Amino acid sequence: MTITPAAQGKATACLALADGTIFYGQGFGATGETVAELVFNTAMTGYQEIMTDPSYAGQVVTFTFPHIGNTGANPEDDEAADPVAAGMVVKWDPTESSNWRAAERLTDWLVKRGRVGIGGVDTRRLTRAIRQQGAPHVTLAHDPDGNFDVAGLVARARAWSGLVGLDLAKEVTCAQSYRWEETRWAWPTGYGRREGAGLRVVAIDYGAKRNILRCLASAGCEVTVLPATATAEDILAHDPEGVFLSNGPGDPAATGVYAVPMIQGVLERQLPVFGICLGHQMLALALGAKTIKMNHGHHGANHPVKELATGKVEITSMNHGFAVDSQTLPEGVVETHVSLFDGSNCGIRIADQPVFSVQHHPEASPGPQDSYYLFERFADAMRDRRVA
Ligand SMILES: NC(=O)CC[C@H](N)C(=O)O
Repeated sequence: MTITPAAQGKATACLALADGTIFYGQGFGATGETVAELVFNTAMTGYQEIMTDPSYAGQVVTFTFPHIGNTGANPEDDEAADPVAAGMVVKWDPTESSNWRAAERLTDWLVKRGRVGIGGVDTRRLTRAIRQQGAPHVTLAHDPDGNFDVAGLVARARAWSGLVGLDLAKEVTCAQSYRWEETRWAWPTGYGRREGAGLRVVAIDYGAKRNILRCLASAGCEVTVLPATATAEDILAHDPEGVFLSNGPGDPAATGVYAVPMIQGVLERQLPVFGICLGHQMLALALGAKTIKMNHGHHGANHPVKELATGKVEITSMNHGFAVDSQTLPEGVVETHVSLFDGSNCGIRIADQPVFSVQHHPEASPGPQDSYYLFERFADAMRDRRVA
């Protein structure tokens, strides 16, 4: 079923921006209201992975792809136990699912997980507004009776202090350590588990996507996951051959308060370190660089990134609203990757050590698989140390 934008009188959902702009539409998913930052994601597939990516905590996602819901939802594609994105904004009402993997309708899946959605929104107009003004604070409300106190919705969006300064990693991290065993169900040609004993890796969970852990396991790692607040001593007690720093939500500077001393402690041991997204930002902060809030961030599955050493361009999956300021990289830290959209930093490494990180998502989920080589690079760095 397709729907047209709802007039105020018929609306069952309302999206109120802090600047007073109001979008009416049809509500779906859970009823209620949520206050969050609004971002747009341009991926054409993978809405379930996007909604369950813990890095979206505190954010409502506008999907620029208009047909959302047609593949339903299934138990395998969750990137975390629950959706962590606060809500979704789509152009059309979610369609009936039509896919052999669908176990339930997206709408029912959202109801069970307590997430609100609004359909019938002019997402092109909304996306243009986000690009121009930056990611706004919004209140998204779903009420089947259509009773909206619009002034109240706007006031609550305005009153919200936003993501800057918020440490959300501690909200979405695991409660205790665990072993991760599952591998990827498919691995791009030319990659795969190598022979020999597994590489002992400690992965710090700032809100880790499951497919990252699968990729590490598929590259030959025996992964022990530790909570975000683990100290260097906690990590070293596992006698790791390498340390992985995961993606995660919120302001890197806020999470850095406890992550930076831990990483500095790990770096003293000269262990291979690999970070993705928030993990990249944590490593940069630990090395003395600074992070900045972007205007509207990068959220999609078609972002070109150049590896400076080779000149090769990777098409990547992205989801970040903060970035490492490459002007602040200290001596001895090399910029390895840049975004070809806006030149922002997408990767660093320590010049003479196997310590590196990237802003984009080599595990994709959803997105292209061009950057998987980074998992192999991390595994190779650990294997090289065994041989040396
Ligand atoms: N995907 C991530 O790890 C996001 C990192 C950070 N929260 C940002 O928005 O930039």
